[in-house]
Amino acid sequence: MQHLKQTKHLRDRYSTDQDPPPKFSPLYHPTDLFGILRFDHFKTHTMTQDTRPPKARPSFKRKPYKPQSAPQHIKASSDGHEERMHLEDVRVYNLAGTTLAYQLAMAAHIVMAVKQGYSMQHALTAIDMAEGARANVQRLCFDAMRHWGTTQFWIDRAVSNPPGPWLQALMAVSLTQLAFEHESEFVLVDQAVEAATNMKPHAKGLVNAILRRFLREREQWQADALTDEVATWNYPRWWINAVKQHYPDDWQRILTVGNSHPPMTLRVNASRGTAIEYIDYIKEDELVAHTMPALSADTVILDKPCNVMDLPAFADGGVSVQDAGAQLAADLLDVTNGMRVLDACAAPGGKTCHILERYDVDLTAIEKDEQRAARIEDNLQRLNLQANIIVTDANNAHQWWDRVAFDRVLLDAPCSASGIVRRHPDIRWLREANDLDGLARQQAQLLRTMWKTVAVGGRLLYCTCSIFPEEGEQVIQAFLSHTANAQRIELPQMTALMHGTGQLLPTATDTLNHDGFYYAALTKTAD
Ligand SMILES: C[S@@+](CC[C@H](N)C(=O)[O-])C[C@H]1O[C@@H](n2cnc3c(N)ncnc32)[C@H](O)[C@@H]1O
Repeated sequence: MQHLKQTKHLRDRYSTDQDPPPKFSPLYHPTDLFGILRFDHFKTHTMTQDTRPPKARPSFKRKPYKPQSAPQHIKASSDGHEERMHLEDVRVYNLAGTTLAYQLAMAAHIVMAVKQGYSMQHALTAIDMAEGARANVQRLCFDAMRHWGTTQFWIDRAVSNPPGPWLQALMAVSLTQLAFEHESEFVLVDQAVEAATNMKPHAKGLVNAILRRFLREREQWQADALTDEVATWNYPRWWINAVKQHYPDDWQRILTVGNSHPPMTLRVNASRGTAIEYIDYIKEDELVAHTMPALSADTVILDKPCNVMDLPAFADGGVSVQDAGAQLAADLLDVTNGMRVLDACAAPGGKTCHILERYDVDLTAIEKDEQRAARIEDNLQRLNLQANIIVTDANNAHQWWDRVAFDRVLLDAPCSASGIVRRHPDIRWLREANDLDGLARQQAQLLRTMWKTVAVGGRLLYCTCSIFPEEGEQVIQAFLSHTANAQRIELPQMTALMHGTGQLLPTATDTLNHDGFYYAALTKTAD
């Protein structure tokens, strides 16, 4: 009885009954791991007023959604002029959105966009498609990225004249399903040929021939793929070599975790209840979940992922979607109420919101990308949290900083995102080896600038979602070697989790399931 009462009480706290119907933010998409719905009332957070003169702060203004600028590194075709896709113009005509043919055709467009350098998340959001098709198109694309090395190897060998990019993408998406996802062979081949007939009628025979040949020679094709490292591991060669070099004993495990399907990991809003209470609460919805106390007290992992929209208490901000490794930041920053906190690279606001859910602090969130910054605001509004959002390059401290030092600074620096490939399987195909040098320079620059804003005795937490030491330990070692007033703080919470200093490698066991991150905490010993 007591238990029921408690559950009822908790359900009331999580209830959406009296709330207005949730409204999608223009920037939100259910596939966005950090996106949450806008919601109007939750709790009131008392914040210290920002006393800076308004002129000193670049204004923050919401803008309607427009696609990001086109990627920098479009690969040229043989004649040197690959036509860049206009994602807004992509359509699949003459096929119903409910058919697999439509979904394969659409997935091929998205895979082709990734080949041109667009992030898959961006392509999925920017391309207009039949709403009912979206979930399956997304699944087809994610699967294709996880097997891209293998399918490219097969296509290169089987087709003497390289097919155009859309056809190649259609073959890759279809071969992935035939080889790895156990789609009905008859339906798959039929629908792939239908998609080709609709988009590139001259090539329907080729698509039919390649897929049927795979079915006849499957064992041989699979054995052949094992002779090639890229086809076996499904990462670019430079990436495989880098992981081998840095983690000679763990490289196969790391690459395997990166190819696995990630769990649906939640962050329970600490101001609303505990992780245990939430697990109890969702039993009524027949959802089973477990905690992950080694990472964060707020972490809950669902045994089976569900549609984010069906997640109890998601709409009214009782829970958010965030990897367990990312949730460590709020602990490692060592915040207490009343502090002045800076989140220097804040969008989409996952860590900002986690800090504010737990602590009553004066938080400044800086983000240089205006479109991404709008998502911080969306998340804060929905959770009824407050922060001072400044849209600017954090390196321009002379413009945005009022010279009042921060007790805590979180620098979640832009990085290769090599630690989160299981959630974004396109990342490996978008990065190039020499990206790491440029990223390390940006990280060092941001670290130097942010260091100026830390109070004496205060703490800066540096983190990246990378597994490459060039973006983690090497950045910190170089900084410590020429910064006399910086001292490293031990992170006992990390001791059992780390590989080397500060490196959290991606792991997928029952008791530890998280992405790859790097964390280092520094304190300022003198001005
Ligand atoms: C790793 S993401 C931050 C994720 C965020 N902390 C969270 O937990 O949701 C890095 C962010 O830094 C932003 N960024 C990169 N360089 C920046 C700069 N110089 N100044 C401000 N923001 C920057 C990027 O646009 C990106 O949104």
